[in-house]
Amino acid sequence: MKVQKVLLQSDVHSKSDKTPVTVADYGLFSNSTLHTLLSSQAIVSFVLVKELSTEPFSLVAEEDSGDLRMESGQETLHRITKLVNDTLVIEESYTVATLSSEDVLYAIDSGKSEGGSSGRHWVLDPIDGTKGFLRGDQYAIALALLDEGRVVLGVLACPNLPLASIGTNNKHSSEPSNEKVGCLFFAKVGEGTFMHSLDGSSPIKVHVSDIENPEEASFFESFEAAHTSHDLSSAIAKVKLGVKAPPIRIDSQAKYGALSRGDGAIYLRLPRKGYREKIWDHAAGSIVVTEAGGVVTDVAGNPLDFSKGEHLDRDTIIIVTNRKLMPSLLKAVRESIQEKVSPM
Ligand SMILES: Nc1ncnc2c1ncn2[C@@H]1O[C@H](COP(=O)(O)O)[C@@H](OP(=O)(O)O)[C@H]1O
Ligand SMILES: [Mg+2]
Ligand SMILES: [Mg+2]
Ligand SMILES: [Mg+2]
Repeated sequence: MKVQKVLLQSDVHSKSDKTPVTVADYGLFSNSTLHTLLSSQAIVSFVLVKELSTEPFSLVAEEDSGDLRMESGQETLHRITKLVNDTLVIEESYTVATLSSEDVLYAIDSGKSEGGSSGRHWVLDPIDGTKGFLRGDQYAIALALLDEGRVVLGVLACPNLPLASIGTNNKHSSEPSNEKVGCLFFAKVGEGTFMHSLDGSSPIKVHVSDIENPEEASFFESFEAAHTSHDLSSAIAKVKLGVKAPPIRIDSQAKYGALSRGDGAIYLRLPRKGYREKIWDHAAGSIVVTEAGGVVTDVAGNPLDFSKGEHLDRDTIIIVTNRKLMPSLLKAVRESIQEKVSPM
């Protein structure tokens, strides 16, 4: 949050589309982003190892230390080490000793497990929605626990997500947006999904929307058109289902969080051909939604399979909604895909 604030105050955002303006700005942006995601991975990994010292530890995480071990990476490593220590200072129980650069490298590279169908594996996306982070929009820190290939626990921190609904039905765009932001969702298998503010309000139980009529539903999708087909989702939602509201396009698993509390009723992810989704992009989000009463499936109607290592199957379409809307949504997705493949 600190780095994003500095980034946004650095005045390198172009006014109109919130993207960096010059080549030098891109340098600043990608460096700051690298610091943030590696620091986040180091902190979460360090804390997990410390808390779970009595059991075997396996972590599947998105990032690795990469060039940090080389001569050219020393300045970056130094800054990341400082960022990690400055952050851990806030949490008194972890300030026993200052972490060295070696400790930080070790923590980052503890995330090298491949996961799989046996035993327990933690799954971490230290910054999900990197593009959103850069733009000053939505991003998430997503942590899940797999047990025998099944997600049994999920935590989703969404530092920029308003505590109030972001659904199109509840939004009055003319009102100034001085809403409070920063939500944390957590779900444990069989125990429901809870949300509290990042600064620590008491948790409230959340539920997915109970909308039955698709015309009243609003739907989420990726902000980035490279991550999902906006055309296909609009064909499905508007044409097949009669959804009236425009799509809510936001980055990261904040979509799962928002859906779990009923801000919108549908989330569609239609990746381009050949793409294999990573488990850390969906593990935490999926249990947050299912424990809130929702359903997360592929196009065959099966739950996502997190037991095959780092990836889901190639060409996995992800469909998220409540139980009542799922049958008509599945039908609409299948029909639209059919029509796309074999146009009349
Ligand atoms: N071509 C592609 N298709 C689908 N997802 C992609 C993609 N390229 C990258 N992604 C993933 O989409 C994630 C962001 O999802 P969303 O679009 O919902 O914000 C990225 O997570 P990271 O930002 O953690 O790398 C990345 O893993
Ligand atoms: Mg991600
Ligand atoms: Mg990431
Ligand atoms: Mg990434």
